[in-house]
Amino acid sequence: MLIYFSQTGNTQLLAQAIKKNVENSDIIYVGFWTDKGNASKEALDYLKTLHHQKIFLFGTAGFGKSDDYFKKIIDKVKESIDESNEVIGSFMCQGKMPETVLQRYLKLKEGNHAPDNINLLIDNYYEALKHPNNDDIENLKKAIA
Ligand SMILES: Cc1cc2nc3c(=O)[nH]c(=O)nc-3n(C[C@H](O)[C@H](O)[C@H](O)COP(=O)(O)O)c2cc1C
Repeated sequence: MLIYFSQTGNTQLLAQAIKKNVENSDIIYVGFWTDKGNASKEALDYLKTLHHQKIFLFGTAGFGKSDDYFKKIIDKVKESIDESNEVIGSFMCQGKMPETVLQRYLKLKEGNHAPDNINLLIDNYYEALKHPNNDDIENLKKAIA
């Protein structure tokens, strides 16, 4: 079974790419977008309803480049999963963010209170625009194979 939560289409893109691969599986593939370092509330609410299931988590996040960061998110999501379930695997990649995020960064940069890492944030915004890409999709397919 495949279920996903996607606000702007990134996670949906991943879900559609693996739809055929996960047909008739007894594993529940749960896709989520990242909100405040965790899965979105809707995804967490759904995960909390699961018991005695095999779960594969896949998600997209605006920030990336670090497996550590992705691991932290997955660990956070797991806190909402009952121990009777088994998380058999997980996958995360970056996902583009709305342009309002860039506008916010640019405003911050112009002002007097710009964070030290503002240029990194802006670079990350442009990097995220390229995701999910074909490599991400291939990597997800490998992760579920
Ligand atoms: C309200 C909001 C909060 C977000 N919080 C985070 C966050 O804490 N960490 C992160 O890496 N990305 C964050 N993002 C970026 C999204 O997780 C990212 O763009 C994701 O790919 C969106 O997936 P979707 O297109 O499936 O909705 C946030 C986006 C929004 C709109």
